[in-house]
Amino acid sequence: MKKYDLIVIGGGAGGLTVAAGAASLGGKVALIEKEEQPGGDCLHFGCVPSKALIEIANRIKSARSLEEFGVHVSENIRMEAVMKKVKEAIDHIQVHDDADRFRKLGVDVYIGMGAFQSKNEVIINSGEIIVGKRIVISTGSRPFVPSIPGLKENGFITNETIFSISKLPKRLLVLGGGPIGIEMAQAMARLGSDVTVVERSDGVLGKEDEDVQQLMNDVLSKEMMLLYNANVKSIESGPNGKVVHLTVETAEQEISIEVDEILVATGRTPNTDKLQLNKANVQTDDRGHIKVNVRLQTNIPHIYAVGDINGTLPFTHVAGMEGKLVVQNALIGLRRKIDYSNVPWVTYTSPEIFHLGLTEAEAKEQGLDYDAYKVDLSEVDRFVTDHQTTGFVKIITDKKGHILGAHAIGKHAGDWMQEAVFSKQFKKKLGSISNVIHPYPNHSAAVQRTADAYWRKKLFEGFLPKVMERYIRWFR
Ligand SMILES: Cc1cc2nc3c(=O)[nH]c(=O)nc-3n(C[C@H](O)[C@H](O)[C@H](O)COP(=O)(O)OP(=O)(O)OC[C@H]3O[C@@H](n4cnc5c(N)ncnc54)[C@H](O)[C@@H]3O)c2cc1C
Ligand SMILES: NC(=O)c1ccc[n+]([C@@H]2O[C@H](COP(=O)([O-])OP(=O)(O)OC[C@H]3O[C@@H](n4cnc5c(N)ncnc54)[C@H](O)[C@@H]3O)[C@@H](O)[C@H]2O)c1
Repeated sequence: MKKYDLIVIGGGAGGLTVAAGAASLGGKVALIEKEEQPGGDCLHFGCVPSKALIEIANRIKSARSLEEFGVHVSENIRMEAVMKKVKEAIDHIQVHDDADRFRKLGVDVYIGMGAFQSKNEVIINSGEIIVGKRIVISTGSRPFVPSIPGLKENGFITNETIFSISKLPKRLLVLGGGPIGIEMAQAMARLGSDVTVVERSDGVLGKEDEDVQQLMNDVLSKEMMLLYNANVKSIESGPNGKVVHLTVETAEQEISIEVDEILVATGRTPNTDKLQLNKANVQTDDRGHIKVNVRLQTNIPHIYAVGDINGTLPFTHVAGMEGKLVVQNALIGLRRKIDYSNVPWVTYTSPEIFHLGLTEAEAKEQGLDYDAYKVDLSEVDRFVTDHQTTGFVKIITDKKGHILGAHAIGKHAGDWMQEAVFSKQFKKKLGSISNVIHPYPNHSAAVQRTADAYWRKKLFEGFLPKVMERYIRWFR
């Protein structure tokens, strides 16, 4: 049996970070991946294809908006060409995650399904057994499919199949108004589908600040039908498509919608079921996520879990950050603790949504003494010249000006709000951004404007104005 310092089960964002990091430090590393090629959900069915599709959809929408300048665009979208372009992005990035690249880094790559045989042994495809001093589980998650009568029988798509469709569904029902549902709903609507989003709660993007949710509701409802507090009862086959029967709190009667395709985006389920965790006594929570401590160790100290599988924050950059920490703890023996307090995320709708730290509701719930500063993008010149003034920046600080939360909606907000992450992470006060020189007229001036709002409040409220008034009188 081959012996390793570290065995990694699952070659996605988390697992690849661990494998590359551990091998570059000289560890003897094995990586087990069940698919032909590593890369995981993000590369094959997640971030990469979704962002590529969103970009094409946005370009098509922009092109269609050029009518007023005399530019006319055909209504017919060649979906095969769209998906070919999406695939090009995957193939380009695949090179970086390629099994052979990892072999060159010194990692033994096993293509097959990994499962525990004991606390230190992992069996691949029910055959070869390898031994690891430390083991990292990074097997990710897959779509959660609710058990709705008629759903399976009548067929549906998920993020695992949407990027291989060859025909644009004329009428699409998106089940679930989380980030996956909303990013895809908007992209498909912009490509030309007639989209209905069915969300069981009272709004889309439930993890966002309330102001963000409200504005996104307004933006999205111009492009698609949004049904809230909605509950799909059953699905059946109709003469011209799939008929979805549902109840909506506001309507007294059950309503039925006929569509050509259903995209299920109702959350995720962790890939723990095939791991034979019982053979290593690794514990999971009631949803199947692997329980970890702040050092990302499971209840079995030499077994770690990173990425979607631990259910903390299901993002690629979090899986990467956790992977780096595990390399230090598992291979070098450090005892680093994970800190999620400065993790931002971005929802790639149009306009983009940026999220960092506490929402205003969370600050209230925690009983914090906070201030909120909000600047509308119509006050920022670059958004005016871009004709893209829908959006705002909202920054929540403690009374000393330290950032507790930062939220934005706006064109490319995910890029220009990075300044807020830097400030929060390095404990700079919001006011300090005011003194950073921003080239005119850039988008991140929106953050500077919000910092200016902080100073305005400081200068015009409290004791400072009185002191200044006296000083100026004396100086005269
Ligand atoms: C549509 C969509 C869009 C997204 N967009 C973004 C985004 O824009 N930004 C962002 O930060 N996040 C995004 N995410 C989330 C992101 O994709 C995940 O958080 C990330 O992929 C998690 O990485 P991971 O390493 O935990 O899992 P994965 O990347 O899924 O990797 C797990 C790997 O383990 C393998 N595996 C599973 N079981 C076994 C086994 N028993 N043996 C061997 N191998 C196994 C799988 O084949 C897979 O390769 C998106 C997700 C989706 C679905
Ligand atoms: N841009 C990004 O970073 C990005 C993009 C996509 C996904 N992701 C990650 O993937 C994770 C999963 O995304 P998701 O959108 O699948 O999950 P989610 O859990 O965030 O959202 C699922 C939504 O579906 C609704 N829902 C659940 N069951 C339902 C039902 N039967 N009928 C109607 N609505 C139902 C929920 O109320 C919720 O609003 C996210 O939390 C995020 O971390 C990130």
